[in-house]
Amino acid sequence: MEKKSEEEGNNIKKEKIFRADKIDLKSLDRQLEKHLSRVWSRNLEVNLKAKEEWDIDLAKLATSNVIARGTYGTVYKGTYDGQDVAVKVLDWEDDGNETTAKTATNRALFRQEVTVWHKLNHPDVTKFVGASMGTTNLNIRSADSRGSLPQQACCVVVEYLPGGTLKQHLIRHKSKKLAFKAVIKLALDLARGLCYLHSEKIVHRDVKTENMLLDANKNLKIADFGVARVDALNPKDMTGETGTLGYMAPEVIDGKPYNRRCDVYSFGICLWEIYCCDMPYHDLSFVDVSSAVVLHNLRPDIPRCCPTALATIMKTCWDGNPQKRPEMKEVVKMLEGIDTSKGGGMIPEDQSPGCFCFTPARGP
Ligand SMILES: Nc1ncnc2c1ncn2[C@@H]1O[C@H](COP(=O)(O)OP(=O)(O)OP(=O)(O)O)[C@@H](O)[C@H]1O
Repeated sequence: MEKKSEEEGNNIKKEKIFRADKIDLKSLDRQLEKHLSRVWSRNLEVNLKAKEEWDIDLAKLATSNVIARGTYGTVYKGTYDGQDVAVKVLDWEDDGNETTAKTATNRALFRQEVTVWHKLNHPDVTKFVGASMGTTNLNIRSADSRGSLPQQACCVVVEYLPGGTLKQHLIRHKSKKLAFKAVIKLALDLARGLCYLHSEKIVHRDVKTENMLLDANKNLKIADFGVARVDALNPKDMTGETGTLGYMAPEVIDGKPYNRRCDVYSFGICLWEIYCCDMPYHDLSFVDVSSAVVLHNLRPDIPRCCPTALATIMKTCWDGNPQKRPEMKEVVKMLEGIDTSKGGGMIPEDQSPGCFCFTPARGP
């Protein structure tokens, strides 16, 4: 009897080994993929149905012309409840290659962005009006819209800022330059906006003049929270190349852990740009800039005509050592202490004596 059950046991074992050999891994993979896809879809449905504090009533929103087209979406001008607004519609599915999982990730990141943004309230931060995880009821009347929107498109609605980007403003003043008072005003707006974000434990991570918008009175407002993150308590939790090369702190380029001080570095570059109405490193390649910033401490040349107090702020902000960079609240104080009554702006190119230390055209 015992012998028989031992034999049976051996047969079962053999059978198990035999079956394990025969497992069709490809079919299991397919099943797993199907299952994951079902889970993602279910999550998407839940996402679509869930009402958030920032959920907007799309029936009250009317869009008109396209303001800009980006990689992931289109920005329209519009009105919401009578207020002029900018509507950013994100249509990740456009290239037809996005997987369900990728779309779900994008939607989760979008949710994270608007959740951060809708709580913010500061004169130097673009005012958030609302957002929607769907665009089914969105009425796009613009002649240049691309027709119907993909099912998973999301949209974010913010106050409309008619003054364009800070970068465009600086380009317009490339040859005439900005009055010193205007330089300090813009710098203070940006510094105060960043100081506020940092006080809310938010690191913007993509501080650059293209991401700053101007209102009708040339007041600057921080925009684009696409990559903003809640400041990690442990800097090791925040790594990864984020931002735009010329503005990126060496520790970010180098893939090292970083914190809010990466915004202080980028602010230093913006300050130089505002003062000079020019672009840093425009004659260098991507690779040259990355290695020179990290390895050789490359920074923009500060023109001789730049008042020492302002030059000192630029230099401390873009210090290679994040610990030596000031907090944004200290930067605000330093800027507030600058006397703007005696001029100090850059001397325009067409006036002599000009600043002979800056671009090659004005060089020695
Ligand atoms: N609130 C606004 N008011 C007026 N114009 C805006 C507003 N927001 C954006 N724009 C315009 O739309 C353009 C694109 O804005 P968007 O936020 O999509 O910037 P982006 O840097 O191209 O996007 P991303 O970095 O997320 O790909 C801006 O450069 C600006 O001209």
